[in-house]
Amino acid sequence: MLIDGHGRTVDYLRVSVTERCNFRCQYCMPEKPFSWVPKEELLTYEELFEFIKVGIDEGIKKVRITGGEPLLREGLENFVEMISSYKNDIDLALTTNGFLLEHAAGKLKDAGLRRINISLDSLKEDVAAKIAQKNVLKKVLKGIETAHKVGLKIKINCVPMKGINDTELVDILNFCKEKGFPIRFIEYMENSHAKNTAKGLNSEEIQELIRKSYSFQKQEREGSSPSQNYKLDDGYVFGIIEPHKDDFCSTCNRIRLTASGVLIPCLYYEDSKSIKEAIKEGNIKKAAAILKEVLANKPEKNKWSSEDSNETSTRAFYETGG
Ligand SMILES: Nc1nc2c(ncn2[C@@H]2O[C@H](COP(=O)(O)OP(=O)(O)OP(=O)(O)O)[C@@H](O)[C@H]2O)c(=O)[nH]1
Ligand SMILES: C[S@@+](CC[C@H](N)C(=O)[O-])C[C@H]1O[C@@H](n2cnc3c(N)ncnc32)[C@H](O)[C@@H]1O
Ligand code: SF4
Ligand code: SF4
Repeated sequence: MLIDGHGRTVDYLRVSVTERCNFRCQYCMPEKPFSWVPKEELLTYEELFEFIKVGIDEGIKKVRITGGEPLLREGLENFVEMISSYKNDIDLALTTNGFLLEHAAGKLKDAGLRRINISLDSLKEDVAAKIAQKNVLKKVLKGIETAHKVGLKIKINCVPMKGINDTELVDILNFCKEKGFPIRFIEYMENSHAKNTAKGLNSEEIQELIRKSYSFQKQEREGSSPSQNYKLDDGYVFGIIEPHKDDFCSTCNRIRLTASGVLIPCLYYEDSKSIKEAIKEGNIKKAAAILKEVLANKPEKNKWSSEDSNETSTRAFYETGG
């Protein structure tokens, strides 16, 4: 079992397979970064898998593949297959913007993927295009539809932004409710890579907008999920991911691995340690020791929740995978 320096059990590994993306979301990567990590510096799928095996052997029960946009990296289904066939009861999931999903969903399902979380920030073509800085909506909706058809379990993520998509939160919730997909609204996490005019809605503001159409009850916090859930009177449950709340991090169970082999203990901070050399040397003991050292030093909580409402992370979401 993996326990961090604050006594929290860590059983969830998020693996980013690329920092590259085909969208330029205002809250994440509004401009193409000055440079990408060169392809030759990335760990191969086989090398990432070597580390995932170390994690699973030490107590990881849930692996999420993310990015950048993970579907941009060729052969993702082979990577999914490696992980799912190593331990078939692993909770294996993917987070994607959905743009390339129509043609990938079937292959991913066949390879052993079970769950998929898809970003959907608007149901209006022009608003979606404004957020992603690309005409994306039709292809994303097609991707969602296909993933549903092939039997992947779907959750939708939406980042409410002031003056951009805040008028359609109930429409997006209704869309998800009709399809039977849980939705989580995510509070925008201020970071220096996002557009500096980007302003998110906080949990109270999101609830206020939904309350205009529905009454709902706050639910007991479930395990280590970052989502605070709310139940509508008809039983449909939606979530809000509230990183600006002080208690958000107390049940943190996760650690992140980037495509270039960097282990990141917390989404907010720059602290990290590379396992690349250990994996390239085939030194599994050393990789396991680095994992434990990183966990021993895992921060207690982020700074978005501090009194100072101007706290901004310098970590790029597209690098850590969110
Ligand atoms: N601050 C913070 N935000 C997180 C953390 N984990 C997830 N989030 C936010 O929630 C978003 C959605 O996460 P997903 O990639 O869908 O994964 P998940 O919420 O763990 O998904 P489930 O396994 O379905 O519960 C992330 O991109 C982040 O914006 C975390 O540890 N800290
Ligand atoms: C970094 S993306 C990677 C996977 C994929 N490209 C996608 O968009 O789903 C993972 C998640 O991070 C969220 N995200 C990115 N930047 C964020 C920010 N500044 N605040 C809150 N969530 C953010 C996105 O909404 C998405 O749900
Ligand atoms: S949120 Fe996802 S889709 Fe949007 S820019 Fe970031 S990585 Fe790309
Ligand atoms: S902000 Fe850091 S400590 Fe808090 S839940 Fe996320 S990764 Fe864990």
